Parts: sequence; C-alpha cells; structure tokens
Amino acid sequence: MTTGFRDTVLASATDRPSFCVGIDPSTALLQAWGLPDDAGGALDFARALLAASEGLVPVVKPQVAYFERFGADGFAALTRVLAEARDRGLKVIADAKRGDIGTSCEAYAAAWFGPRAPMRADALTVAPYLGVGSLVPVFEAAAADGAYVFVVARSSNPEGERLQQAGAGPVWRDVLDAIAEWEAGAGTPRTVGAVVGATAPGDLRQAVAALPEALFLAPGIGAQGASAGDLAAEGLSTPNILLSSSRAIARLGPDRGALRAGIEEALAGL
Ligand SMILES: O=c1ccn([C@@H]2O[C@H](COP(=O)(O)O)[C@@H](O)[C@H]2O)c(=O)[nH]1
Repeated sequence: MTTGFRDTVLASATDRPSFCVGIDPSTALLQAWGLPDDAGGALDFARALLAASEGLVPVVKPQVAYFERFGADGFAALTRVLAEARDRGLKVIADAKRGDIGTSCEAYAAAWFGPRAPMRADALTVAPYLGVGSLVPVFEAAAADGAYVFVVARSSNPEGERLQQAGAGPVWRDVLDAIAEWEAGAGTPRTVGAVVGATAPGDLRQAVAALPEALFLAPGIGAQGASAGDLAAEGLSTPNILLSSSRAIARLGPDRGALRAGIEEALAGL
C-alpha cells in the first residue's frame, strides 16, 4: 500500500517546514525557457521540474490554471504530469481552487480523487465561499483515497485580506473552525487542512495552533516576498507547514543542475 499524502509530507522533514515545488507554466516562463506557449511547452516545462524535484522534495504543485488555458490539450498534458510525477515517487497537489454546491462538488471529487479519476491527484486545493460544508463530498472522496484537501483560509495575496479578515471571527478563522468540526466528526479524520499564505506568518502561527493535526499549504515564498526567515521568526519550524515556491525556482531553469541547486538552496534555508 502506498503512503498517504499527509504521512508522506510529515515524514519529509523533522525540525523544519516541508517544501514543495510549484509548476506554473506561464507565458513568461515558457518564453524564458525557450519553449512554445502551448500544451506541449507546458508539458516539457513540467517534466523538467519533475526531474529536478525527484529525490529532493516530497511534493510538487502544478497550478491547474496554466494547463486549463490550453483546453483539452492542456488537461491531457496535466494528466501526463500527474502520472509521471507518480512514477518519480512525487506526490502532487492539484492547485485548482475548486468549490461549488455539494452536488457539483461530488463531480469535482470524481475528477480528482479515486482509482477511476481521470486526473487522480494526491491533494487538491478548494475554495470555501459556498460554505465549508458544501465541500464535504470532496473531503469524503479524499479520505477514501488516502488523499488530502487544502481549503483556502487566508490566502497569500493582499486582495484576499478584505474578505478573509472580515467579521469578528474573522472569516478565515471561521473556515478553520469548520475544518476542525469536520475532522472531529469524520470517520476518517486527518484529511483536511488549509491554505494560509507564508506572507502572513502571524496568522499562520495562529492557524497551526488552532489545528495542530492539520497540514498547511503556505505559498508566497520567493516571488511574493515571503522568506523562510519570516517563518522562523514566528517559531514555525514543523513539517506540517508545507511551503511552496513556483516562480523563484522556475526562473533558474531550464538547466536541470541549476534547478536542483535552487531547490537545494531553498531547502538549506529552511
Ligand atoms: O494563497 C494562495 C494560494 C495559492 N497560490 C498559488 O501558489 C503559486 C504561487 O506562485 P509563486 O510563483 O511561488 O508566487 C501560484 O500557483 C498561486 O496561484 C498562491 O500564490 N497563494
């Protein structure tokens, strides 16, 4: 039996955050790498990052939007990336930010989780604006598949603050409370964690204290200005914090040695 997503992440480090390489084949990066801005270029870009990541990090995170922009060809490329990551022993977070009413969430769950899923992933990001309860079909499908779900609570971008910090709760804390309730009541807990940006280290510290068993996907390292030092200053040095970095790594490519050196340098700084 293969190890589940959560256990793989927690086993990847001891006294530091864990780390994942983002795969964001944007027009700008494909151009910088001398690749065509199409699904084939996105696949070559992703393959280079998979090769560079193998054996160094436990997880990669393709941003689905950069594949989706190429339509059916893009989804075919992403499907290959998922399979090839698995062949290289890498777990994959599909960063898709899905969310809808419960019945439609069942369909999203069928797309990403379970042996019959066309784009079977090890973890998925979801957006809770329709209510954390509406995401339960995704949680259940992930639990049955040894997979994991990251609910966006406190995103890394400045535009998120107005909505997420609203109310006495505030809203992002309420999202964490709803996750805690589901985990407490679920037959198969330890399936749901949250996205909390590394750009908000104080809030990340609160989130880890509120949900100590959960994993936290923390984007924002590098291109968005957050650093490992910001997290260390908040005492955030446990592997349940999964830092992710996309552009800051990819900008070092396409040379495999340069990419690996960049990943190793990022790991050394944690
Ligand atoms: O709060 C969030 C949630 C997701 N993201 C995604 O992570 C990467 C960040 O890319 P960088 O180049 O490392 O800045 C990107 O795919 C975002 O869509 C996020 O940034 N913040």
